[in-house]
Amino acid sequence: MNHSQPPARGDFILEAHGLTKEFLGFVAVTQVDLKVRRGTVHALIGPNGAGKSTCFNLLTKFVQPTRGTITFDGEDITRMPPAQVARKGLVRSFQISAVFPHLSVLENVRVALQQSLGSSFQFWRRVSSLDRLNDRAMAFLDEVGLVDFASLQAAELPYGRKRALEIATTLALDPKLLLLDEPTQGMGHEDVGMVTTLIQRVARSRTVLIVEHNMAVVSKIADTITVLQRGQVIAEGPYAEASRNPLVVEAYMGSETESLEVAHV
Ligand SMILES: Nc1ncnc2c1ncn2[C@@H]1O[C@H](COP(=O)(O)OP(=O)(O)OP(=O)(O)O)[C@@H](O)[C@H]1O
Repeated sequence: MNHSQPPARGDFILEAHGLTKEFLGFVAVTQVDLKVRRGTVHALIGPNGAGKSTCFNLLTKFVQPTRGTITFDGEDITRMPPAQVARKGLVRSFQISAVFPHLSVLENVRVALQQSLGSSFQFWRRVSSLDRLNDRAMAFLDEVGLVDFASLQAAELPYGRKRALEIATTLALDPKLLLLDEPTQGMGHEDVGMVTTLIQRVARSRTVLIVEHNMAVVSKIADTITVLQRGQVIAEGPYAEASRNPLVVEAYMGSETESLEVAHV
């Protein structure tokens, strides 16, 4: 894949209109409109069961919408299979970038790079070309802070660093839009901070759509948030604005109110 010279196709790289998903009569997502602006971090948030995962799966084509349309980089992808949209540059972390536990950290990124180069990899077979491949892989490791871990077996990485490696292998696939599904899930405080910083760094030159429960993380990294409740969009805008929307405050009443307040500090 080579997305180094994408054609300019408007401000929004991803657009969904009237996205609806029904499961056996139960409507999980209703009439969702969403626009992800190029060069921004866009977060999809909402209380438990709001429809975030369903929405994410719809946008990455893992789930087919009952109604609605999805446009990626100017092209209608509504009926396209997930592998095809991934090749077009809409790449979900962990989608086609599985981490191989018995390979080294560097080898894992190299495999992703070779996958991304596809048939053109034949041209990389000469030793000097393999060196260049290693250099490129090291550059991705550098971006996610894993240079010192390059020769370690992936299985031996601490949990938070594994997530960093998953992100590095995804970056090696040269995504036009990087999709992250709860990247800090199950992490302790220290790892959350590390992964937050890492996402901020990779987002400097990329567009990111993220589903994330941790509001402190969202408040730090998101340019725009879309808040879902019962499958519908109840607010959208910059975090500081949308998170203070009375509908959003009400939606988060109870267990998560605290985290929303903490994130305002
Ligand atoms: N395959 C399915 N079949 C039936 N109902 C489903 C299916 N997937 C999701 N749902 C329902 O759709 C609603 C939205 O679920 P979804 O997982 O998208 O929400 P969420 O916001 O990601 O929740 P959480 O924060 O708890 O992960 C829920 O009521 C869920 O039970």
